[in-house]
Amino acid sequence: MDRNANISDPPFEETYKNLFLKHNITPLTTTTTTTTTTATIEVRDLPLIDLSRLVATAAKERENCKRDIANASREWGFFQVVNHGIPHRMLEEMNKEQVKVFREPFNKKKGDNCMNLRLSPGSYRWGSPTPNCLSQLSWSEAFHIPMNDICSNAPRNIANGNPNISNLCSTVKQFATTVSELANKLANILVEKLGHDELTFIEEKCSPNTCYLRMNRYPPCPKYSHVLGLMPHTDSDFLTILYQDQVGGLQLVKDGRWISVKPNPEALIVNIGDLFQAWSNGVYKSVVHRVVANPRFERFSTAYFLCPSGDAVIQSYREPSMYRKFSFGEYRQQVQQDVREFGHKIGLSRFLICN
Ligand SMILES: O=C(O)CCC(=O)C(=O)O
Ligand SMILES: [Fe+2]
Repeated sequence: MDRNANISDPPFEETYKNLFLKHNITPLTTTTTTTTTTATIEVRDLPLIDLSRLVATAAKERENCKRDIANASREWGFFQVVNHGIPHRMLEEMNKEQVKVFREPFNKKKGDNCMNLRLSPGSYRWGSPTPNCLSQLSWSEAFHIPMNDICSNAPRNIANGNPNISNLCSTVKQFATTVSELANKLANILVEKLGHDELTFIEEKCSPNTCYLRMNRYPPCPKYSHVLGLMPHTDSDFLTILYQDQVGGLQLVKDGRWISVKPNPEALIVNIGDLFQAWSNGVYKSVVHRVVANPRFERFSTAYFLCPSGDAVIQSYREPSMYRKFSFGEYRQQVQQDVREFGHKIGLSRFLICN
C-alpha cells in the first residue's frame, strides 16, 4: 500500500503497478510533478443554454430555446444549462454529503453491506475492472446507485448510528427528485423537436425509480502522468445531467479531437446517452467522454442518468433504422460482457444494422 495514500482511498497504485511497469511508466520525481495529459488539449466552452427562456412570455423565445437544445444535442451531444431550477443550496448539500461518504474507510465502502447503506450489490465501484492498457485505467471511485434502492423503500435509519452518512439518503432522494424533473423536461423537448407525436414516450419508458445516480470521486494522482480519472466511454442512458465542482478534468470528443470542458459554477452539464442516439436514429449524438486525473486536487461530480426499465424496448422512431431494436436490459448485459472480455464498452455499434 502506498504510504501516502489515505485509508479512504482505494489501492490504485498497488493494483495498477504491473500495468505501469509494462508500459514503462515510472513515478514522477518532485521536479516533474505536472501531468502532461491535459497539456495539448484545447479548452472550449460548451454551448450554454439559459433555461429561463423556456418560460418566456414570447412563444418565439420558448421555441428558440427548444431549438438550441436540439441543435446542441445534434452537433455536440453535450451542452450546459443555466437557470436550470436546481437550487444552489441543494447542489452544495449533495456535494457535502458526497464528500463525507467518500471519506469513510475504503474497507467499509467496499464491504458487503457498504456501511449499512442497503444499496444493491456492486453499487460501490473503484478503478477499472479489467484494464488492458493505460487508456482503460480509471483513477476514481463511485457509488452507482439505482434510484429504486432509494425510492422504493420507506425512510429508514440507514446510517445505523454513523453521523457521517445519516443525511445521505434523504439528500440523494431530494436531489434526484428535483434533477429528474429537469431530465424529463429536456428529454421531452428532444422528443418533440424530432417531430415525434408520442409526447408521453419518455414518461412511458422511464420513471424516477428506473434511473440511476452516480457519485464520483477522483483522488489526485501526483505520481504518474497520463493517468485517466475515468476511461473514455459513452453513457448507456437517454441523457445525463452532471453537476461538477470547479477542479475540471472532463473532456469530450468534438470533430475527432479531445476538448476540455471549462467548469462553470452556475451551470449543469447535459449529455446525450446511447438510448437517445438509438431512438433518434443517430440524430442526437452520444459522445465519448473521459476525465483526466488531476495531479494536485481531488474532484467530485454527481451524475443523474435518465434510464428506462430493463424490459423497455428501444427502437428507432423512424425507418429505415440504423440499429436493431433491443431492450435496455439486453443492452446493459452486452456492455457488461464486453467490459469483462475486452476491458472496455463497445456500445451501440454492436447493434448497427449493416445494409
Ligand atoms: O465526472 C465527470 O465529469 C464525468 C462523469 C461521467 O462521465 C459518468 O459518471 O458517466
Ligand atoms: Fe459518463
